[in-house]
Order: sequence, then structure tokens, then C-alpha cells
Amino acid sequence: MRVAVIGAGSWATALAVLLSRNGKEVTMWARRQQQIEEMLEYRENRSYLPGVSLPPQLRLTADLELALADAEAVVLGVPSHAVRETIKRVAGFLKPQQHRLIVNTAKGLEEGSFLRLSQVIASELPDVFRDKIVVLSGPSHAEEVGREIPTAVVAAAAKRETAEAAQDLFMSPAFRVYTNPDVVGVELGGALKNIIALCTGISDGLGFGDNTKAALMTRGLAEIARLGSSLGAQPLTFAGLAGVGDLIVTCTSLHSRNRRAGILIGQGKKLEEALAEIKMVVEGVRTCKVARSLAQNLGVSMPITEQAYQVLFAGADPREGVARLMQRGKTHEMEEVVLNQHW
Ligand SMILES: NC(=O)C1=CN([C@@H]2O[C@H](COP(=O)(O)OP(=O)(O)OC[C@H]3O[C@@H](n4cnc5c(N)ncnc54)[C@H](O)[C@@H]3O)[C@@H](O)[C@H]2O)C=CC1
Ligand SMILES: O=C(CO)COP(=O)(O)O
Repeated sequence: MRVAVIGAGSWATALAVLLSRNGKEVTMWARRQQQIEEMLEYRENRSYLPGVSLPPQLRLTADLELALADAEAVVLGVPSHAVRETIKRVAGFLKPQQHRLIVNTAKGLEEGSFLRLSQVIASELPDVFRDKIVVLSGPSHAEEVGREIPTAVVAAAAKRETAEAAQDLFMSPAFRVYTNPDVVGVELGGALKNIIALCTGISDGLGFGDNTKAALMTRGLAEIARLGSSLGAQPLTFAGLAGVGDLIVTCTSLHSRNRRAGILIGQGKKLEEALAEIKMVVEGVRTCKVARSLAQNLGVSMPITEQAYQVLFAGADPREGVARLMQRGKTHEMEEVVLNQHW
């Protein structure tokens, strides 16, 4: 299968390399010609994925039409805020008979519309492409995928054959792909865990310990599942790779951009300073804003997200944010379930 990978950041590059190693004919598109020249010169994406060689057969271009010309699968690897403008441009070159798979790999929610990214993509494409949209998510840092470190992810689509087509495309000895019909849950798990990763980073930056991290991750998962379920996700999806799996990797890995940004904020840096230092996209920042508004609109309780919002956007002291979480009114661990069933 011929594949166009749209974007040339760390994740797009790792996936383009993986697909090339899988024997696919891959063309990777970057919007800046200068980045293409750098990658052509060094056969390496030194800015976003240093140390990983680009296979000789991987084609590189800044010409979007050329990238899509003979592709059958399109893999979108741009950050969430760029998904709409990018798919709008891509749409102009898509042909229903030829382009059989549209895979989104970004993790986020659209600001303003509150849409999941597969919904953003669907809204910009003719209806004939609806069943071809797949979401790829799960615990998968580019730095490790680029080095063929064993990784397992999820491909979610409304139609089983579509998810299986993505499974066949990406599956390799070091990259295992499961399918899941719960597109809503898989997308929300991937987007919302970034907020919690920022928080565990902040906790680490403040010098708190493993207990704090475990508490944030577990209670973070509870609020992810609460918002997710209220938006139509299957609760069990959050116990899978796109839920707790991605939460674990992002909250504990030093590769995580979200966690690293959080550490800097916990150490006293302003949000802008932290983002400038990380250089790559820190999706949890935008997602925090969107998730907080969504939770407020739906009447869903998300206390950790609320404190993250206060710290990121309202100038709250992170230490006070932690204190407010610890000293909230008393509650039951599984209020919705246990209170209805036993008490
Ligand atoms: N890096 C990782 O390990 C993983 C990242 N992701 C997701 O993939 C998405 C991309 O993340 P990364 O590759 O880490 O980001 P990155 O910061 O490494 O690269 C972002 C790339 O997008 C380009 N870009 C920025 N604005 C653009 C625009 N308006 N139009 C076109 N291109 C634009 C940048 O020039 C850069 O090449 C995010 O949603 C992230 O959550 C998902 C799984 C793993
Ligand atoms: O989603 C990711 C890993 O699965 C990437 O997380 P970060 O953006 O925090 O690095």
C-alpha cells in the first residue's frame, strides 16, 4: 500500500519510518521546504526525532499534491490545532476510489467547537470518506517507536474493516495494533490523559512523590472516564491501551512533552516559558481548556482538570492547587456505581 504521511514532527516521522520499514511506499510531507532539505541532507529529522535514520526509500516533499498523488492511505500527523486547516487542504486532492484510509494520529480536541478530531476530519470531507476514517492511539512515544521498542496501540473506527485495514498497515514485530469500535472512547482517552500528564509533571516539579502521582493518575482516570462516558464512550475502553495504557506512559515517561512541561511549571516556570523550552507541541494545554468547558457544560465533575486550568490559565499557585484537591469535600471513590448498587 502507498501511504502519504502528512506532517513531519516527531510522531509523523516515527510513523513514516515504521511504515517504510514495513515495506510500504511512503511519502512524508512537511509544510516547510527548509525542513525537507534538512531531512534530505542528513536522512534524519534532527529537529524532531534525532538519532533515527530515515530509510532510503522514504520519500520527502513539501508539495502536498505530490504527496497525495498516488497514495491509498493518508496518515495525519500534525498537531490537533492544525488538523482542520490541514485536512481542508488535503481534501482538495482526495479521490474516493483511490484514498481508502484516512488515519488520524493527533491527540486533542478542537477549541471552540469541542469536536473530537475524527469529527473535525469528517466535517471537512465528503460523506463518502466517513467510513474510511480511523483513529490511531495508545501508549507510543515517537522516540521509542523510532527505535523499534515493542509498543502496542489501538486502531478505532466505526467500521470493523476500516480498523482492520489500519491494523494491517501499521502492524509490525515491534508495533502491535489492536482494533476497537469505540472511536469516542479511544479519542477521548488519548486527548484527556495529556491534562493528567501535565499534572503529574507539576507534582514531580513540586517535589511530591510516587503516592501523589498514583493518586493523580487514578483519580485522573476516574474523571476521564466520567467525561468520556457522558459523551458516549464505553467505560471499559478507559481500562485499555488508549485509556490507562496511554495515561501510564505519558505520566511516567521522560519522553512525554506534557509531563516535561508540567515539571517545569511545578519548578516555578511560567506556562509560556515551559512551552518555549519544550519546543514540541504540548497538547494538554489546549485540551485542558476545552475539557474544562465541556465538563462545565455537561455538569461533569473534573476536579483535577479544574485545578490544572487554574494553574495554567488563571495564575494559581500549583502548590495551592494540590492543597485544594486534597481538601475538597469528602467523597466516595466510586460514587456513581457503589452508591446506586449497595448503599
Ligand atoms: N510525539 C509522540 O510521541 C506522539 C505524539 N502524538 C500526537 O501527535 C501529534 C503531533 O505531535 P508531535 O509529532 O509530537 O509534535 P511535534 O511538535 O514533534 O511536531 C509537530 C509538527 O507539526 C508541524 N506543524 C505545526 N503547526 C502546523 C500547521 N499549522 N500545519 C502543518 N504542520 C504544522 C510542526 O512544524 C512540526 O513539524 C500531537 O497531537 C500528539 O499528541 C501521538 C502519539 C505519540
Ligand atoms: O501521546 C503520547 C504518547 O502516547 C505522547 O505524549 P506527549 O505528547 O506527552 O509526549
